[in-house]
Amino acid sequence: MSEETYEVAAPTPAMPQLRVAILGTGKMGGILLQAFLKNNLVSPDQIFATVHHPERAQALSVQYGIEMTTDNLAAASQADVILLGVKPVQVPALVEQIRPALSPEKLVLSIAASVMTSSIEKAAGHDLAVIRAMPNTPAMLAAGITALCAGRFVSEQQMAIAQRIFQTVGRTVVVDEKHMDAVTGLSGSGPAFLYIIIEALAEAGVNVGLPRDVATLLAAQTTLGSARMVLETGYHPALLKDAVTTPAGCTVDGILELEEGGLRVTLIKAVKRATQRAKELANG
Ligand SMILES: NC(=O)C1=CN([C@@H]2O[C@H](COP(=O)(O)OP(=O)(O)OC[C@H]3O[C@@H](n4cnc5c(N)ncnc54)[C@H](OP(=O)(O)O)[C@@H]3O)[C@@H](O)[C@H]2O)C=CC1
Ligand SMILES: O=C(O)[C@@H]1CCC=N1
Repeated sequence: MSEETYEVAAPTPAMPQLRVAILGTGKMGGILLQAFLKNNLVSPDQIFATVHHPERAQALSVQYGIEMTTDNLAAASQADVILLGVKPVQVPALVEQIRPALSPEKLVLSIAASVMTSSIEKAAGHDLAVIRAMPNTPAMLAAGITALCAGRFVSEQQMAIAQRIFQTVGRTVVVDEKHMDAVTGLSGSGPAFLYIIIEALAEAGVNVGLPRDVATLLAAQTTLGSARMVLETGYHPALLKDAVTTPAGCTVDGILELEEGGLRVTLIKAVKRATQRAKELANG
C-alpha cells in the first residue's frame, strides 16, 4: 500500500443530493464536520449542525460558514443523513426529540459508544436505518479508522454511503455489532493509550540525555513508522520485532525490562477495562 493511500483518504466526489445533520458537534462531531466540508462530501448549505450551548453554535456557525443551531429537530428535518454526536447517555433524549423527523427513508449514523442500534430503532418506533460507527481522533488527519455495524433495517447501499462518509476521515471496517464495545476499547480509546506510550518514550529519551523536541520526534516517528511496517508489510508484529533484536544486542535488554514491567499485560488489561466500561456508557 502506498504512503498516499494510507495517510490520506481517497478524494470523495461531492454528493450534491446528500444533506447531513450533525447533532452534537463536539470533539468528534467537529472533526467529522471539518472533514465533510474539506472533502466536499457536502457543501456548506447542505450541512446542519447542532450543539447544546447557543453561544458555541453562533461561534461555530461563523467559523465554518454553515447553519449551526441548538435546534436538533429543525436540523434533522432538513437532512437525509442524521449523525448522532452527543454523549451516549444523551442519545435516548435526542432521538425522542427528533422522532418527528425520523422517516423510514432517512439514515441515522450514531458515533455514540455503547448505544445499541436496536435501542435507537426502538426509540424511533418504526423500521429506521441505523448504522453505529466508532471513529477515532486521528480522523483529524484522515488517518483514523472507523468500525461500522448495521442495524436491522440497513440496506447495502446505505452501508456503502456510510463507508463513503467515514472514508473522509481514514479507513473503515465493517464488523458485527457484538464487537463494537471491543472496537471502542481498542481503536476508539487506543489513541490515548498510544499517546501515553509516546510521551513515556520521549520522557525516556530526555532521561538518557536527548533534547525534549528531538526525543518527542524520535518517539512519534518511530511509532508511526512501526505501525506502517505492520500495515504495509503484512508481517506479524513479532517477526518485525525479531528483525530489530540483534542477538546479545541492546534491544533484547530493553525487551527484558518491558516484560518484567508487564507492559504487554498492562496494555491487554487497559483494552479489557475500556471495553468493559464501553458496555456501560449507555447507562451513564
Ligand atoms: N472523543 C473521541 O475520541 C470519540 C468519541 N466518540 C463518541 O462521540 C460522542 C461525543 O464525544 P466527544 O465529541 O468526545 O464529546 P464532546 O463533549 O466534545 O461533544 C459532545 C457535544 O454534544 C453537544 N450536545 C450536548 N447536548 C446536546 C443536545 N441536547 N443537542 C445537541 N448537542 C448537544 C455538546 O454541545 P456544547 O459544545 O454546546 O457543549 C458537544 O458539542 C460520544 O458519544 C462518544 O462516545 C466516538 C469515538 C471517539
Ligand atoms: O472515552 C470515551 O468514552 C470515548 C469513546 C471512545 C473514545 N472516547
